[in-house]
Amino acid sequence: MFVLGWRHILELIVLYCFVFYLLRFLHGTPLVAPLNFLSFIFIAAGVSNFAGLKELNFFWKVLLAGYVASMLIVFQPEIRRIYTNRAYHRETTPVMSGLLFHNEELRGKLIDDLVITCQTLSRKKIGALIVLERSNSLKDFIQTGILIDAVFSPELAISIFLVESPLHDGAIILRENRLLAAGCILPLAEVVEGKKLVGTRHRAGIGITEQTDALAIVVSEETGKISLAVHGKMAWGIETPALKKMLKILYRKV
Ligand SMILES: Nc1ncnc2c1ncn2[C@@H]1O[C@H](COP(=O)(O)OP(=O)(O)OP(=O)(O)O)[C@@H](O)[C@H]1O
Repeated sequence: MFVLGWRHILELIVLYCFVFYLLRFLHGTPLVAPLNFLSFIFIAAGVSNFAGLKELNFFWKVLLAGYVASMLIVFQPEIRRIYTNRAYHRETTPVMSGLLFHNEELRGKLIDDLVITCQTLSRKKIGALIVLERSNSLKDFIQTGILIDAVFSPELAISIFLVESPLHDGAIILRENRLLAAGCILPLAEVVEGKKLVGTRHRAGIGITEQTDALAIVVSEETGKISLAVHGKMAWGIETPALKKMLKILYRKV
């Protein structure tokens, strides 16, 4: 008969702490869901081992090995980023420290300015990609562009996206009402739900929201349509009143 000894208790505590800190470390990354499933296989393997079900235990072990191997292949880019500390940041941004838009007036003004910017860009069919930082730091993406760190204004943003501007390619990144950088390179979404032919500007807009909790506004150069991405999903072709409403709801502390 199986007797629960202090060694088992110690092992369980160590295992619990390991899983707890691993999940906390990976919180906010796409690796959390597969890791939950991995924990399930792990527990199932443990139970069948204790129950002495050798064949079932073998099955779970094979499944576990196969699942880990496929995770390493499928999530290679995410794992590399975590190891090189490139994307899923724990550092405190103004949003995390509760400072983002402690001033409601500032938030309202920025949202109005963003809507004016998009309206103008859309009317003139100037392509644009505007990323709004929330809890996850976008430091590493900011570093791919040219640092600006100026107060956001429609005039500044529009002049950046004019085709003649050397900074018009890539994204601008905002933190609160400051335009931190322009010409930033973002990760591209590989799969876009419900659409086959999606250009790189829109893919980059979706991509950054898959990997972080940022918001991305895209203005299409081809159609002038405005779209808003959050959590890897895109609201396509929205009118400016809808954009304003969505920003009022989404661009706040998360
Ligand atoms: N990885 C990236 N990060 C940021 N911006 C990018 C990235 N890749 C492409 N872009 C931007 O997208 C532009 C090309 O857009 P493209 O026409 O391929 O996309 P689109 O989604 O069809 O947009 P549009 O409707 O405006 O044509 C580039 O000039 C560049 O500014």
